[in-house]
Formats: sequence, structure tokens, C-alpha cells
Amino acid sequence: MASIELKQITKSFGTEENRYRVLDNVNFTSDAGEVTIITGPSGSGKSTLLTIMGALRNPDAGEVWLDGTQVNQLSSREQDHFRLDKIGFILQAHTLVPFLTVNDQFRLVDQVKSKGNLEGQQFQQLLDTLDVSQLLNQYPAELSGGQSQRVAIARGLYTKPVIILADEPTASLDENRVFRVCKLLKTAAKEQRQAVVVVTHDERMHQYADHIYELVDGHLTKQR
Ligand SMILES: Nc1ncnc2c1ncn2[C@@H]1O[C@H](COP(=O)(O)OP(=O)(O)OP(=O)(O)O)[C@@H](O)[C@H]1O
Repeated sequence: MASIELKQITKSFGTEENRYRVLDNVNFTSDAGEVTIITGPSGSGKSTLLTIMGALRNPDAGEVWLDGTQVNQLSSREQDHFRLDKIGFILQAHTLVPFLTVNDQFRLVDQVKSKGNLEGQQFQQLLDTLDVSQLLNQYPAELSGGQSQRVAIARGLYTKPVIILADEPTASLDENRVFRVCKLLKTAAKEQRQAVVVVTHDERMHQYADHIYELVDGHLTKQR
């Protein structure tokens, strides 16, 4: 059973004569232990696809199966619980809560999901790998773009999700940190049997991918 399976997904935006199809009959699978990259031109629908994959948005037609559950059939409340339990998001807008310190971003997660999160040495190791241990008492406004991106990555991995969905996770990072983040995602996939899907323009990430898909004009094609 694939961790992620999308069957014949379509999605359109706009109304009546301005309606346009962003995803056209898209099929996709990703297995536990694999890193998959989705690439493609700006505006081709990659983020839309990722949000459908993460049950943040429903398709107009098709099926979204995650870890054996057809999530697009769930109520929105059930989808909320499913996401919390199973999916780690690393989104472009970073989505750190502005009035909480870095440490409290993790404590907030504990309040909504109290069990199964990283703790002790594992948590410290994650913070050290991403070089964010020294930022725990800072507020998001005090962080650089790269620092807040690294905190967002740590928070996405903190709940030990079975599925990790990342949208341009290396956009603000220098060469050395791109390398570290890629290794971290690869290790998460291999050792913790997580399915990792990354939307990226960053070709430096390609060497870490088990599979690469390209999305062009709403059509998804497997390149590798
Ligand atoms: N909520 C929405 N309502 C209307 N149109 C939308 C909405 N979300 C996305 N779109 C449109 O759908 C198309 C695909 O957008 P999307 O953000 O998925 O592309 P992308 O491939 O991720 O782009 P980029 O690489 O620039 O981030 C774009 O034309 C965008 O304007």
C-alpha cells in the first residue's frame, strides 16, 4: 500500500467563462521510505497539488488516499484530526505564530497533539542538525528568512508524521544548509519510513530524490 495515492485528480479555479483547470487527471503515488520531488514552471499547480495531497483542500474530482484512508471523503473535522496525526507540513509562508517564541511554537503543537512527538535526545538532535537550538527564545520577527525556514522544518518533523509535505523548503538556505536539510529529509524517509514529497525549483535537491515528477499545464509526468 502506497503512503500517498492520488487517482485522477482534477481541480479548477474561477467561475463560469473564467474557469480554468489547474490539475487535469493527475495520478501520483509515493511510498514510505521515499523522497519524491515535484517540479514544474511557476503557476503550473504544484502548490495546489500539495495542498490537495495534504487534505488542506479537496479536489473537484478524483480520490486522495493517505496511509490507507480516502481523505477527500472525510468531514472537515475528520480531515483536521487526520492531518494532525499523520502529516508534517513545511509550507512556503513558514506559518510560524508571530506572538510565540520558537520554543513555544513546539509547545503549541504539544497542546493539540500531546503524544508521539519527538522528545529528549531525538528532539535536541533535530534542533542541532537544523542549527536552531540557540533560537529557542526568539520571536519569529527576530529571525532571518533562513532561520525561520529552518524552524518551520523542525516543527514540520516534530510530530513524527508518516507523511512529510514540503513546499520549497530550501528557498532561503545557503549551500551547506541545503545539503543538511536534504540529508535530514532523506534520513527521515529511510530510517523512520516516512513518505516525503517536496515541491521545489531547487535542482540541488534532485540528487536526494528517489523519484522526480514534472507538472506542466496541469499534467503530471514521472521523470524518474
Ligand atoms: N485559491 C485560488 N483561487 C484562484 N486561483 C488560484 C488559487 N490558488 C491558485 N490559483 C491559481 O492556480 C494556478 C496554480 O497555482 P499554484 O500556486 O498551485 O502554482 P505553483 O506551480 O505552485 O506556482 P509557484 O511555483 O509560482 O509557487 C495559478 O494560476 C494560480 O494563480
